[in-house]
Amino acid sequence: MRQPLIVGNWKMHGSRESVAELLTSLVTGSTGESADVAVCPTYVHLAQAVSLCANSPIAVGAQDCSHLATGARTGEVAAPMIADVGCEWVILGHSERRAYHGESDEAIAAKLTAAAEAGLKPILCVGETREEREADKAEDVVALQLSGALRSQPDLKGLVVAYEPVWAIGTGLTASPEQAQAMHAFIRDELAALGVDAVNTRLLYGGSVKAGNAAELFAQPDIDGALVGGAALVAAEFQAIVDAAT
Ligand SMILES: O=C[C@H](O)COP(=O)(O)O
Repeated sequence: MRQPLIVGNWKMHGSRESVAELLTSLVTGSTGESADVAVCPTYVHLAQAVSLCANSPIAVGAQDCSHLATGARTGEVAAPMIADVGCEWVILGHSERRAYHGESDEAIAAKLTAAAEAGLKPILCVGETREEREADKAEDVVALQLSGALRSQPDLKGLVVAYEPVWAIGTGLTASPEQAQAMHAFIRDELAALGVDAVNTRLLYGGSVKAGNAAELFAQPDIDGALVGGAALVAAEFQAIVDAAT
């Protein structure tokens, strides 16, 4: 039995004031739901978020980490630092990092290793662009992303994979439940072929998830929750998505 998981990726949004408001609402409104819940603010808001979520069921994660060890690496944040401030999760390989920072599957594999060594649970993001889907290459792209990141380390503790079709992120376009289910089933098969404990690995869907479409996505047998962007910045909307998963 895979416990549902809902993760809010706040991307590059937030101020001390908005973080306090949003988390106070979420912590107050949380009803001890049977889904696991996490929020991933920017690095600069992690410690504040950990403090606000203390003694609540909401965990905190980062949106990235360095593959490098602590040291003279200006601008980097090492995985053990993220664990040290009280984070449980880290998102890796998000398409925005692949696109804007040129992150390769090799770099993402190294970040997965660093995260695991620091005791963080990684959320590995994969997904195809619109052009790749239209060229009927979606499965090939996702298979390469999975094998590039995991073939040398199939036994990462707490691994979660998020399928996020790039064409559905922040666009209001959502993969249909059937499209999402088909890709999730494919991902589960690919994970098994790589030697990952696929049956027990949670697979999240991401891409314009909202309160209004969450339930039909979560009804699919291989969709175990969501990685939520824009809707995670509105407490009532995010809580409704959590409620849809429970
Ligand atoms: O990490 C979250 C995804 O990029 C989805 O973002 P979105 O819900 O704003 O489409």
